[in-house]
Amino acid sequence: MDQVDDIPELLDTTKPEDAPEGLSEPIANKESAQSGPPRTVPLTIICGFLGAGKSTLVRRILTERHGYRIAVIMNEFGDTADIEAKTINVSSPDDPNQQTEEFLELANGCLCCSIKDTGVAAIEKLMQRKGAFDHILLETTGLADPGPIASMFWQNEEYSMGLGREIHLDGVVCVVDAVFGRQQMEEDHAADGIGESLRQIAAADVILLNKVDLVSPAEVDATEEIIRGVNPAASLHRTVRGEIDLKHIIGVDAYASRQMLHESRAHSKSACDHPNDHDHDHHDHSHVKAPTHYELRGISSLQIDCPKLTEDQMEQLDVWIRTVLWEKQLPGSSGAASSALEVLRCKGLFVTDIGELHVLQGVRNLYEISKVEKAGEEDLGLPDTGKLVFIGKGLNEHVRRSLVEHLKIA
Ligand SMILES: Nc1nc2c(ncn2[C@@H]2O[C@H](COP(=O)(O)OP(=O)(O)OP(=O)(O)O)[C@@H](O)[C@H]2O)c(=O)[nH]1
Repeated sequence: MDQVDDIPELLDTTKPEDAPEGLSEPIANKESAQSGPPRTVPLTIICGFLGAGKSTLVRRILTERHGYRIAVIMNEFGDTADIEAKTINVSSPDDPNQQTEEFLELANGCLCCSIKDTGVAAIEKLMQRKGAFDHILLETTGLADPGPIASMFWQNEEYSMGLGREIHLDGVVCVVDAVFGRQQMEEDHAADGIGESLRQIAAADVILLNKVDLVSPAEVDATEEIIRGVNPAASLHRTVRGEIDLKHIIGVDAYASRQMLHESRAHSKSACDHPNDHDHDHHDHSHVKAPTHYELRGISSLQIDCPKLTEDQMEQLDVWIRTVLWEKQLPGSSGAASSALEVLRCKGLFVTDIGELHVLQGVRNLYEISKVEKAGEEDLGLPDTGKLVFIGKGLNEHVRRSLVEHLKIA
């Protein structure tokens, strides 16, 4: 079968009647309840160190009955041959001049697509099957830096005129190896300063610290501390063989403004309610206190608390961020302090003196500051102070001082 026309009907995609109770609501059901224009399909990027457990996670998603209809784009099917599936399209696999796509229709309603070319071409092909899935997972290779991929799918004008009309970036999930992750991070290096394993962590919205069954709780804690230092803004879960409720990695809407508020509340949790159960602990470990400034092998992170801001200060904040991200300059600082500056990811939450809440999201030099609208009667429960998190290069005390002086905050 080598023609697109030959593709058989895909599976019925509603949640299986015998799906176990207690599963989080599949995306399809959530969306069908909403009226209005058709929504774009969310896309999640899965990255992670070589051998960390990406394929294991993906294999679970493709085989378990979870009620979600997910299209998974893998670099190669590899050892997924054991997956109960029907191949629905193979195009010239023996001809190296032709790109090869292969689609597998899985028993649980998911769709699997193998790529050997760039992700975008595969996604364009995949979108021809629109309606057969509610979510796209893009698995990257172990050495890939997800940053450029994420920025392509987020806020890219050229892209937004094409594929961006149909899909949007939901989040970046990074799988970290609990056995070798710490060593990989500590030994990571690259000619341009930041190695790939640290870039992957920097770009992540959700981090799975996997294989925690193979190391001592103390080792897991030590690795977690480093991850938290590098990326204080991501949610972190400990996993064994990628076992995690999919609601933590799918449909997280990491780039939406309200989500940032929820994350901020989760991060302010200070206590752990199961201190002795760290072996098979799958919950969010964002309570591990992150340092305000952290440096490791060329990468740095910086957290700055912000008091309530006036309208003028909000405008100045926009000017400051634009100058830092677009011109790579620190307002009010010498060129020397600015020269090493590179922001890979930034997130922020700001409270104004008239009770508004604004959220900053940034990937590399792209950013957006948006006001969080109240949804219905829900009380936003405004935090007292705001926070800004930067991850990248050269993020040190000069950066903090520049912002504080520019906004005239104490
Ligand atoms: N004990 C244990 N083994 C695991 C766990 N997760 C994955 N593995 C094993 O670790 C090995 C590597 O897992 P993969 O899922 O292939 O890792 P990957 O990230 O896809 O690897 P690459 O594609 O090479 O980057 C496999 O043998 C898995 O069975 C875990 O939580 N615990």
